[in-house]
Amino acid sequence: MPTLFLHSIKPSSKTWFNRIFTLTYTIAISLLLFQHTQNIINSPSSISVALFLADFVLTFLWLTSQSFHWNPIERTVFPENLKHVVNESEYPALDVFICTADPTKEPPVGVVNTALSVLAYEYPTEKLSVYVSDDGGSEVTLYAFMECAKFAKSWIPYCRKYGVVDRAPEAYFGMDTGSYPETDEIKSMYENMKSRVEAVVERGGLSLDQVTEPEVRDTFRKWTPDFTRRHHPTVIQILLDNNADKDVAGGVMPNLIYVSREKNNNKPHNFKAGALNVMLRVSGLMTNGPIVLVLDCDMYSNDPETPLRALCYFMDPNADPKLGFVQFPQRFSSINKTDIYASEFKPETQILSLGMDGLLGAQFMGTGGFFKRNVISHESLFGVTKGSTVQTDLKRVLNKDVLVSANEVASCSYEDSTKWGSEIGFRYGTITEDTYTSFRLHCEGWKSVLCNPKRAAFLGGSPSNLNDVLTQIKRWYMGFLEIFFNKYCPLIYGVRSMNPLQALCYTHYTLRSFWSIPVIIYAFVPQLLLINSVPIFAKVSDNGFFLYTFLFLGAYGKDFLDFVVFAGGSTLRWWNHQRMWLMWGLSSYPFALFEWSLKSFGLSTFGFNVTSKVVDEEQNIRYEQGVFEFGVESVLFLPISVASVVSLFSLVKGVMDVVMNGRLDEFFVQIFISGFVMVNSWPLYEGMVLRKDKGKMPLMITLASIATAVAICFLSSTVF
Ligand SMILES: O=c1ccn([C@@H]2O[C@H](COP(=O)(O)OP(=O)(O)O[C@H]3O[C@H](CO)[C@@H](O)[C@H](O)[C@H]3O)[C@@H](O)[C@H]2O)c(=O)[nH]1
Ligand SMILES: [Mn+2]
Repeated sequence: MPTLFLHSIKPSSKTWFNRIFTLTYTIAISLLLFQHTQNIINSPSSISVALFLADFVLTFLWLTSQSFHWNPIERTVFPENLKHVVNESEYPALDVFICTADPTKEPPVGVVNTALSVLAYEYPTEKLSVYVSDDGGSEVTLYAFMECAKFAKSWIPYCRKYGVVDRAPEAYFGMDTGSYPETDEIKSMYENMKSRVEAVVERGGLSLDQVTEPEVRDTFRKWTPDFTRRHHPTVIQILLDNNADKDVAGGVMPNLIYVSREKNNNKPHNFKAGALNVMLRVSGLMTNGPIVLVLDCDMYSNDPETPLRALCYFMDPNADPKLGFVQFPQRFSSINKTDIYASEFKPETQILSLGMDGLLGAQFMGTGGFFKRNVISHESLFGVTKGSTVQTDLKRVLNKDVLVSANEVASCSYEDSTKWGSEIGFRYGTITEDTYTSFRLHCEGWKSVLCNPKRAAFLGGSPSNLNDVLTQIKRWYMGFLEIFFNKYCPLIYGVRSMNPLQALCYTHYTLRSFWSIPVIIYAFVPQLLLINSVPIFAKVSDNGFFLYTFLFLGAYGKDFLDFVVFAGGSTLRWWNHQRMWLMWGLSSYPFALFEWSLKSFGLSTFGFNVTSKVVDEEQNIRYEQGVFEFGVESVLFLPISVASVVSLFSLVKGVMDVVMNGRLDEFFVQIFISGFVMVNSWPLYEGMVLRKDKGKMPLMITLASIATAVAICFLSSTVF
């Protein structure tokens, strides 16, 4: 019998091109930095220092980012071979964790859809368990999951019988899927369930007589009047039990378990990482699947065979014993055609991740990661710390004793003086627990794999207004700073503990908020000097001009090649991505640095601001049309709109200088930069003056921006 491969790996065809580019570009940058140094020595001024600083930060972040481009690889899996290599009876049990945190921002119907899509996985049902972690401590979410459990009994056999691929009902019924004898009936069951859940959501609670099962009524009694989201006892409810529940066709059902861990006002709960660690322990007691899959509540399965793809790595007889997790890149379902907010995160999820995969492996992206349980939670340690025996019997009855222990391990004080969060489980100390956890695992010598099938394994939602987008990015980059300025700094500790190139990848990500320095300098300094008729760059006729042109075109050209030519993105999406980079650079990044500094000086604390998954119909129509959504008076908009106004002023002034004094040669670069910012600012001008709809820039922000821009321009004339 010929050897059947479960997966293959090949170096990316662009490796050599990348390396040659890196070397050439490095030479050009060195020349530039040399020029800057000479300038500072020959004519020291705040301007020459600022320009040096901007290019120095750009250089540092560019250099660290080259580690992503050094050895990118491409992998393929052959799930069709799996059954010939491993007997289905040997498949490991799979525990899926779905995190939700707030029923008002994360509609329970959406969470239920995610759960249904994985409950219906093409995987031996008796080996599948789904745990819902509800950090919102919401009876509405529990109610939604009772409904989910009932509906699943019809949904799972239906999907299996007809080989449905889209197993999230909302996605399935939202498209033209053809029709089978049961389709109409199932559809109306789904619609009814959805409206019952939505009615309860609307009312913000339910009355006990909506619940018929006596056992579940007892659970709901836990929601006493002093039960709040931040202070409440543990609630665990087994909604589907593999040993007892049968679907409408008589088949076994997967386990479905609702868990809302104990919360106490006076105890840090460590956000999502804390929730996931509770899930690791509760599931460890109940089903103890050797493989765990982590999902965000909005990341539904888009391919029922995804676990088999992950098994192609885990079950490979020649698998690397150090393999810790398999990551499926985040992909998104509701992005508009040109992706105006760059929500696809194409560079991170589809370009840079291939580069890390060629080193030690992709980073964990918070969702879509299949972990080996013993790698993430060190079972032996778990047993040792609390003396509880971890059982490996998969067919365990979910009995009363197990429930008592489960309540114990979900309590706030359980982790006191244990290594949970520091050495075991998902790691604490940052709000971007995903990157940090994989960084620590890579430091410990574990490896990971990126599984990037053509058809997305999971699809999630993304924010559909600019304020949410900027806030989300700000949160990530605050979390990244927490990772960098920490005992396990990627640049100091990381470089010593793992492949240094991989550590530089983490360094790059965690320091990206410093991009705000060059972006802010280039968005204001050349413009303000143009307004004051001070040339600061090489003349078009100088040699230095050629260097600037090469660096600019090289950077943008390489980015374009990676995004459009190699990764198959559209030109408009590429353009919008570079535009968002400027906006992040003016807003999310500096605010991340600022708020992180406040926190470091003990002046404030920050939490995990959950991204809203609620779809506002009116807003959505504008989003679909590719129109920017401002709408709220957010200070995050201010630096962007101020920059857009300053560039407008400076361009006008620059053109006047050219027309009246013929100074094109010396002002060309500054005029070009102002023009470039203006072209990128088009949505802002529209939002500030041309639009009348609800999503336009609020008048307050517009006026404040214009006033600030005017003030800055006047001030600059006193300085220069
Ligand atoms: O205290 C908390 C806060 C959040 N969550 C859950 O965490 C997930 C991610 O939250 P979301 O608001 O959607 O944040 P995003 O910025 O979209 O999340 C990205 O970034 C996070 C790290 O900042 C990762 O955890 C996520 O997986 C990744 O998708 C959601 O399912 C939440 O319900 C909790 O369970 N408990
Ligand atoms: Mn999210």
